[in-house]
Amino acid sequence: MSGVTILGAGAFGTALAVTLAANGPVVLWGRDVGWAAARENPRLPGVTLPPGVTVTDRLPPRDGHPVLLALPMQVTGAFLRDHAGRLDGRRLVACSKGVDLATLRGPSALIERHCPAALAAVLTGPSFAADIARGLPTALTLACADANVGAALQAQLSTPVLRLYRTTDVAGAELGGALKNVIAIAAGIVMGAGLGDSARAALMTRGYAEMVRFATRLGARAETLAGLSGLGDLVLTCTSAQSRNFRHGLALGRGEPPDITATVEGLATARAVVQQANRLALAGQMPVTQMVSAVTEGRVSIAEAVQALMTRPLRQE
Ligand SMILES: NC(=O)C1=CN([C@@H]2O[C@H](COP(=O)(O)OP(=O)(O)OC[C@H]3O[C@@H](n4cnc5c(N)ncnc54)[C@H](O)[C@@H]3O)[C@@H](O)[C@H]2O)C=CC1
Ligand SMILES: O=C(CO)COP(=O)(O)O
Repeated sequence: MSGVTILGAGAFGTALAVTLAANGPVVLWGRDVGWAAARENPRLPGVTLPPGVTVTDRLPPRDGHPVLLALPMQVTGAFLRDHAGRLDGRRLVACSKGVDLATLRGPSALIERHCPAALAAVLTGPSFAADIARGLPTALTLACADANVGAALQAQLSTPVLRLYRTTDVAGAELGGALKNVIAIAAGIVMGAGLGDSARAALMTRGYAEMVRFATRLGARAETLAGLSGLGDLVLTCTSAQSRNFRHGLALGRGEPPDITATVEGLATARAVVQQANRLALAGQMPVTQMVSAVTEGRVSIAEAVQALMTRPLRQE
């Protein structure tokens, strides 16, 4: 029985705690866990925490267990910086999906920056917290540059209903999870605006081309983008209203106010990716991402974005 610590008691951290309790004791830390006595997190309604999960608002002391970081992307850098003394030198598994707007880096680079002696890994792929928590079968990617550490984490974090595949391509895995959220907002906009299933398929495919273009420029392997953490998660998030990124786009497309309390990682990530694309001289090659950034920041209307995408010079696929 090997234990894990999960930092971040939102929907995803809580869902991971529920499934990982099958393998051993889980400590779930959150900054606001007033719900702990009820054993049900309002962010994951209808799910009762199993007895093997200890919920706390006191950061657990250092031990040999892996630490899963399940915080929103834009607060992860500050959290790592503030708690480096407790986290450095340990196995840290980033579970957030996004690009940090302050540094234009993904979670593994933030770990490297603030906790240079840590062993960084990434857990990502197609999975809604509610599905994992209900024990529905799910397959994810565990990425770690150190193949031996990755294999050990793969074994420790797989459960009878959570099947992990492993890769050493950390950049590919984390960029797939980050970039698909941007495309999911676009897919939601398309569906909300009534532009049709054909338009969504076109957008997902051309969005995927952008994901591969951007990630490979940053050293990712194209085949990683074709796996669970890229294409798999893109398909899930662009086709399900369970996705907060998709729902955000849906509201925009319908002309309704989006839920501004939800964690919608694609918003900041779109801005960060546009900035990074400019630095990488990829500016003209990320049109969907650029339009998501422009529409969500209110710089162009949906109609203008559609026209801009449809009237680009014709090119080879
Ligand atoms: N919900 C899902 O289905 C999945 C989520 N993820 C990823 O997991 C990450 C977290 O998402 P969720 O848990 O869904 O979000 P959530 O919105 O359910 O929860 C976010 C949690 O972070 C806490 N938090 C915010 N700022 C904080 C800070 N400065 N310090 C400490 N805690 C802070 C909040 O109190 C809240 O409990 C995101 O990057 C998301 O993309 C990944 C896969 C599935
Ligand atoms: O990453 C997810 C599914 O794999 C969750 O999607 P949302 O963050 O859009 O809800």
